[in-house]
Parts: sequence; structure tokens; C-alpha cells
Amino acid sequence: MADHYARQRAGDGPSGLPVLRWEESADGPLLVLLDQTRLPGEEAEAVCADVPAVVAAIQSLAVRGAPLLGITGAYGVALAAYRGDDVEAAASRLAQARPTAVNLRYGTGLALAAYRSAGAGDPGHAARAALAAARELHREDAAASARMADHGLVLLDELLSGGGHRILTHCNTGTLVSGGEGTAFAVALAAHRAGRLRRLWVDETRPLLQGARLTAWEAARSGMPYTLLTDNAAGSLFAAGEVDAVLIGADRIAANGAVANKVGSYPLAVLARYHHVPFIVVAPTTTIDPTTPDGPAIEVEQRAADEVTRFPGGGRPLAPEGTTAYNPAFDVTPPELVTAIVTEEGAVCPVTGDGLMELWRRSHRVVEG
Ligand SMILES: CSC[C@H]1O[C@H](OP(=O)(O)O)[C@H](O)[C@@H]1O
Repeated sequence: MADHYARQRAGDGPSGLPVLRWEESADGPLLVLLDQTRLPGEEAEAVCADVPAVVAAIQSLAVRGAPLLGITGAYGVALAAYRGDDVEAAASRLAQARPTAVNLRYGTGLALAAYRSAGAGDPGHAARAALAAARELHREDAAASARMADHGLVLLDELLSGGGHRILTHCNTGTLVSGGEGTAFAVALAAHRAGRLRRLWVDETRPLLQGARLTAWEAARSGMPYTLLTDNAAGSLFAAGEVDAVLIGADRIAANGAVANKVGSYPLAVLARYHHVPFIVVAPTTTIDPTTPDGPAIEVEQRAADEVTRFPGGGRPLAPEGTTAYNPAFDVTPPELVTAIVTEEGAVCPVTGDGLMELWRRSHRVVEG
């Protein structure tokens, strides 16, 4: 099976490349991804002709971010169906490619349900049904992103006084994680467009530096007033009174409102509580998992030590050979430290399980299988 391969596109300034697209080629369909491991220096594409290539792209974070993982998983099921592969096995591999972001399981489940309901009698029809489901999820996420931006800006204006908001964000939650303009970043972008973003503080987000590499790139493209900081510097910003609110995304939200998000989010929640700063999570309802009761039940992905012991991208050593490393991709913030959760259906503030489930029920279909 071909691994995903890079396809250079002539860089013409700020990227006009789509984050993800389905392409019909003479040899069959392709899933073409903006390779996020190459940003910000290169705007290159990872071209996936089969599911192993899609799985490799997910596991290498060439494509990443909970909502986009769900969309990618759905297209991956369609790719398997068009290729005549074992679609059930492909869906299982895709759903398990990364364990924490529930969207991946949800997106593959949607496309698989569409494929199954089309029936085995006409494989072409079943493949088209899976692709249609992926495209609908893609459209729905774009719409959800816009609605989250609106709800999030209203909440920010309610919680904060004055006109200029100083927002701290962690990891990357913009167009690179979404069918639209993202989750938490989309709220900051809406504040910027409304003239109410005084500063976007961007955590670099060790070890893979999604903040430095991706959020700074997106903020620059959008003309936002942003400043990069090391993760270690966040505490002194709070102490200096320079943070009005924290805006972050999520990879899985448990039924009681516990939030799994990029490692380093939980310390920010503790800092925010100590300094009486709102800690706001922005995520579509597809990130809420009613089957996960609480934070301890969330499986946290553990990643390779060399992401910590080497410069990003497998560069030269940062630590002596043989150094072991603790490298969880995420941590879990308990609901009592979360000021609000903003979804496309509205915000829950304060965070309660009942309030969260009400938002989930407003938009969620039950996915069989
Ligand atoms: C709102 S989805 C973005 C979410 O996903 C990131 O994780 P990763 O870069 O490993 O995919 C991070 O947790 C972001 O908050």
C-alpha cells in the first residue's frame, strides 16, 4: 500500500491550499491533505490513495485536530469503499488511529453507517453514500465553526468588560482543525474582526509546537495582533494581569464536562482559576462523548519519546541518547475548573453534565455501529 506522499505546490504567499479535499484522479479517488508537519515553512500536500496512507497521515499529525480528524476518518471510509477494500476493517483502523479525539470514531462511524445502509448489493452506490456522508459532515463542521464563533464572542463580551480582549490560547484550533475557521481560534478571529481583540497570546505548545508553527501562521495570515510565548511563560503573564480569558479547544468532552485537550491545558485551567480568569473551552457537539462518563475514563494518547528528546521532526537530539520521556498528547481538566463550554448549539456556563447533554441532544444523531 502506498504511503502518503508529498506534493509540492508553488507557494504563493499565504496559503490558498485547502486543508483537506477529495480529488478524482485517473487512477481513482485521492484524499489530499495540507501536510501540517511541513508548516509554516512549506505549504505541501500529503496525497493519500488508500487507508494506510490516511492512517499514517493521522498518526504523524500531517492531519490533526479533533473535528478535522472526524472529517478525515469519514473520507477515509469512502476511499476504502471506492477502492473495493474491506470497508469494515478500514473503518476500524481509521477509528483507532488516534485514541483520544472522539470525533475520529464519530466521523468514521457516520460514513460506515451510510455505507452499510446503502446495502452490499451495489458497491458503487454504497461508496457514493459514504462519500456523501463525509461531505455532509464536512459542511456541518464548517457551519458549526461559524456558530461557535458567534456564541463564543457573545460570551466573551458578557464575561469581560471593556473593548479589547487579551486572549491566551494553547495548541492550534483554527482552520487547520476544522471544516471551517476552527473552534477556539474562530472565536478569537471573530473578536478580531469585530475590533475587540487586543492581543492573542499564543502558547508555543511543546513538544510538537502546534502553537508556534500553526496558530502563529494562521494568526499572521489573518492580520491578528498575536505574540508567541513559551509554555513556561504563561504563568508570569497571568501574574502580570495580561490575560483576560483563556480560549482552548477539546479532543473529547466527557458527559460530566471533563475536557481532554492538548497537554498543558490543565495547568492553564489551574492558573486561570487562581487568577480569576475565565477558562473557556470551544468545541462542536461532535467532541462531546456521552459514553465517557468522566475525565478518568478518557483514554489519553501516549506518544513517542523522541518527540520530546529530539527537535521537532526528528531533528538533532535535545537529550542524551537513551533518555526516556513522558509524552502524553493530552491532559484532562475537571469540569469545576472550566468556566464555560461553547458549542454550535450554545454555551453551558457554569458547566454541568445536564447542561452539556442538553446541548448535545439538540444536534446529535445516534450513530449505529
Ligand atoms: C479543536 S481540535 C484541536 C485540538 O486538537 C489538538 O491536538 P492535536 O494537535 O494532537 O491533534 C489540540 O488538542 C487542540 O486543542
